[in-house]
Amino acid sequence: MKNALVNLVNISKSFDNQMVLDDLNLYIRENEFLTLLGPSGCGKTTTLRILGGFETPDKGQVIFEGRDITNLPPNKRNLNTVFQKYALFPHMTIAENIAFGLKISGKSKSYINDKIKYALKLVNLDGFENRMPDSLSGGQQQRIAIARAIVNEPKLLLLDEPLGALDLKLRQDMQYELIRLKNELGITFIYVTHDQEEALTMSDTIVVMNQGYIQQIGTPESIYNEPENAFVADFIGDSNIIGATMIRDRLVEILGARFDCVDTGFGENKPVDVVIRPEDVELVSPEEGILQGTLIHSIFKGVHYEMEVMANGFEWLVHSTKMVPVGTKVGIKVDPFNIQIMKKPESEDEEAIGVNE
Ligand SMILES: Nc1ncnc2c1ncn2[C@@H]1O[C@H](COP(=O)(O)OP(=O)(O)OP(=O)(O)O)[C@@H](O)[C@H]1O
Repeated sequence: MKNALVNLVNISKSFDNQMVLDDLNLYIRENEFLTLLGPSGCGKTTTLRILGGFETPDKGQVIFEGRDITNLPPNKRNLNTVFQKYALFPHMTIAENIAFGLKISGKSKSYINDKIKYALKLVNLDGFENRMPDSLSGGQQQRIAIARAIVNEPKLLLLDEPLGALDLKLRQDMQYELIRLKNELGITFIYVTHDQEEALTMSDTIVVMNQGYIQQIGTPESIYNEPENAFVADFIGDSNIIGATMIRDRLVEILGARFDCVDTGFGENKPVDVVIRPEDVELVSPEEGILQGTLIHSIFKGVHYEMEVMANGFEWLVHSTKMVPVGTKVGIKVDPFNIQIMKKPESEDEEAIGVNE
């Protein structure tokens, strides 16, 4: 694949006869921030560990800059890994922690000192050289772990839920720092998380995984706005996922009412699933609505109200900046561009398999 820094080719991996990854293919471009996103147990960490050399696949190859590195140990790969737990050496100072890998590779003292200064500056912790790890906050320790990884100038940085142990505010600050670092350093980041908001914030490319299969690969915008199946739609953000019938091109029947849409090519009178994001549901007067319903629940969330509207037997999730009292009769309208049509999976198996390209 052109411009690919890493290719995972037909990777399969089982543990105790349980298939964890099944014929996974993925390419990662140079200077890309790629996130593996999915629920617990879907195989994200196993994929990362295979990339890092901590796990060997049963089948398939890891190609790095055109070279097969499937059987190379981690320290022979031009990459570094940062795990969720900070894993700093507790008896070493911050400077010694950062210097560890460089000392092993025999770098000179002045080179190492320069690198320590440079790395501490990059992670906004100038002057921390002589501190001990246990005198640092969780967020600071994780920054040191990142500093320790980047002084080795890897081509690829693997990050396994590195912000998972931090509280929300710190996590958000660190997300911006990681994006800045990636842009400054020009290295490729592969990031594992089960937090969809984190993935949407940070990534150039998101790989949504479920049960060992890739469900969809795309930019945050395309994954959010054009989910390819109900799993992706449900996993990424809140959504209304409703069984519907495609009457013909650009016309879909949802809960007995006909909505204009923009999708074509699903055939006539075919069962489909539609996804409508809560912020795309317009509440209007009952006469103006395509569907009529009653507001049954509303809570204020700061920027918007999170509401539920019961209409034709379905509880619609609605985000609106307008206050509407509970019990109000409302109409529902949706802009045709905001109705996303998805092919209905024919079986449970197909639902799990998705688009592993
Ligand atoms: N060394 C191992 N031995 C046995 N089973 C394993 C091993 N490593 C992973 N597994 C199993 O493989 C499956 C996938 O695990 P993996 O850690 O890749 O998932 P994950 O998507 O990263 O989940 P999480 O977000 O919880 O870390 C899980 O069912 C896990 O129990």
